[in-house]
Amino acid sequence: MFDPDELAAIREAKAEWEDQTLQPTLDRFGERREQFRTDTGGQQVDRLYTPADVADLDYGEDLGFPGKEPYTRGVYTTMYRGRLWTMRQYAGMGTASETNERFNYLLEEGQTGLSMAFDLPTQMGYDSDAAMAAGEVGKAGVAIDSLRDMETVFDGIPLSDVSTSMTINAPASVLLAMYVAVGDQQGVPREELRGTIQNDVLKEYIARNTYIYPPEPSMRIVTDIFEFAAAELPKFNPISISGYHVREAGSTAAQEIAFTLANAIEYVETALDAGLDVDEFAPQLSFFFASYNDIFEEAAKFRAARRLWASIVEERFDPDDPASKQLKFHTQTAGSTLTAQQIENNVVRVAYQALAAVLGGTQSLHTNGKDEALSLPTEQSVRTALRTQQILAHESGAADTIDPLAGSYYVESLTDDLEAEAREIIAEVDDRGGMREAIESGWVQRQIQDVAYERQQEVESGERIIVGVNEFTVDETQQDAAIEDVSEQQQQRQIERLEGVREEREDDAVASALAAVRDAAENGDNLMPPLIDAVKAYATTGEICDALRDVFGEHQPGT
Ligand SMILES: CC(C)(COP(=O)(O)OP(=O)(O)OC[C@H]1O[C@@H](n2cnc3c(N)ncnc32)[C@H](O)[C@@H]1OP(=O)(O)O)[C@@H](O)C(=O)NCCC(=O)NCCSC(=O)CCC(=O)O
Repeated sequence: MFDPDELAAIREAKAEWEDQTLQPTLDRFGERREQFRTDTGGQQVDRLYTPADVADLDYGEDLGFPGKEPYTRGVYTTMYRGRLWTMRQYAGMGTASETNERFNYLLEEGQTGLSMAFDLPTQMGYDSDAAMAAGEVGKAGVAIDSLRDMETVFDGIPLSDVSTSMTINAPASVLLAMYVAVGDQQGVPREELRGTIQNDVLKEYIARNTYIYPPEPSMRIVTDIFEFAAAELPKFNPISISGYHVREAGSTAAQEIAFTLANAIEYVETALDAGLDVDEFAPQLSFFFASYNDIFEEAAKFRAARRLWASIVEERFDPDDPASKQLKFHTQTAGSTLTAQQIENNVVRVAYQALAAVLGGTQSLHTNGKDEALSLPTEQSVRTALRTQQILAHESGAADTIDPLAGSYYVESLTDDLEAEAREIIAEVDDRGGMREAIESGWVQRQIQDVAYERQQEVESGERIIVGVNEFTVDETQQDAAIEDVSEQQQQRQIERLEGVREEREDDAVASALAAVRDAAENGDNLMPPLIDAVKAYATTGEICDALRDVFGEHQPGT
């Protein structure tokens, strides 16, 4: 991008500055640290960046224009000048009616998309009255036992008007079937349904652990969903390939990109092996990343991920449709950076992290409530979290020009470094036989654990400062956070509701619908049509997942 003579002059001037100006200053004052690194410790941070650090940057090839390959500057032509990112707060609590209330509250307060959190039993494919569910019903998310609960969650919310994300993985096909069934009831054409299911089982084996079936049938279910979405739900994203949990497990930013894109490669290859065409489903793939405190590293990470995915799809899958190369992503501010100490500080952390996500061109954003490290967020903290996004959108100016950090010598250099490092990690995954092999051998998990361990050591030694935790502490004998929890009575109410559904429905219809699910699982037919029939007969989440457990078995860790 720079004239070679100009670059030579800059290098020379820098050497002179270092010698005549910098050195005497260093002799007198020194610097705060011997070495500076990015937040994850992955990249070295130099004292000063100049055009010489981005001498190899080719504007057309490496940056280009928004809405054009390699999409470094954003996937949409006008980005936030045309439409702001979707403000999508992750929520779900207790019973379906409480979640319905929270959703309505958020929409009234100006949220622009919905995001459903499910309780652990639902995520593991158990009904609320299962022994495994005891004590967990409605905690950290809503319990969805049957279509009846899903109807209640969306009571008075037309699915034609919102897009909904559902953080559900192993039973994703069942919850998607319920969403489609609610849409059918509301008379919304399937091709108008908008939303995303997480459906990213590979990262469950790496980090999040809500898997049910072994990897092979799990991948088959994912592919069935891709195929069904391509045919019937063209505006629905059938997967949210998630780096968030990889990062929260302690990875570096480069590992977050690499393992996420390596998982994505695995999903695409599996779908191609099943006979799908890349352009049929790749434009609807979506991604999900975390945003941490290091604003520049995070913004660079998002830019690098977009550029890398565009080139991976081009090199490996040779699509005709440029949309197959667009990396669209949701961001959540990093839960693990929230501290139980001085919780007000979390509002500030979340604001910086949200800024980084927007500077990096996110399509959708969740900002954490300040009290999420302690409990379910209260209504007041949820509002402040949403207001953080609204202030960013309407007051900060960050949304008014496209990709404002482009051309920063530092950010471009970081973008390059992160992309190069992620590319190397993906090459290593390839050498190990692909992501499924690399996960099954435990290699991926070990790579992440090593980094997480180092970080913990740094916190314990005080080398890494966490404000309010190992520095700038105050005596907080009294915790003044309002804490919300789910009561025994709420859990009991959910179980009674489930019993009511079991009494009202037609048992024969349920039995034959479950038999059809089993048949499709056994003979390889797409699972989605019989799943939709089963949820419409009010077969429960647990019953359907049990039918699939019968056919597919359960994953045993370490096998
Ligand atoms: C693709 C994304 C990332 C975003 O989808 P959205 O619908 O919000 O946005 P979008 O598709 O980018 O944009 C919506 C529509 O506006 C259009 N559009 C956007 N910007 C535009 C512009 N500048 N000009 C013209 N059109 C534009 C798009 O083309 C699209 O229309 P068309 O469709 O007509 O083209 C999706 O997957 C998503 O919302 N994901 C959310 C995932 C999530 O919330 N996960 C929660 C995980 S929580 C979690 O896991 C917590 C931890 C745990 O529990 O473990």
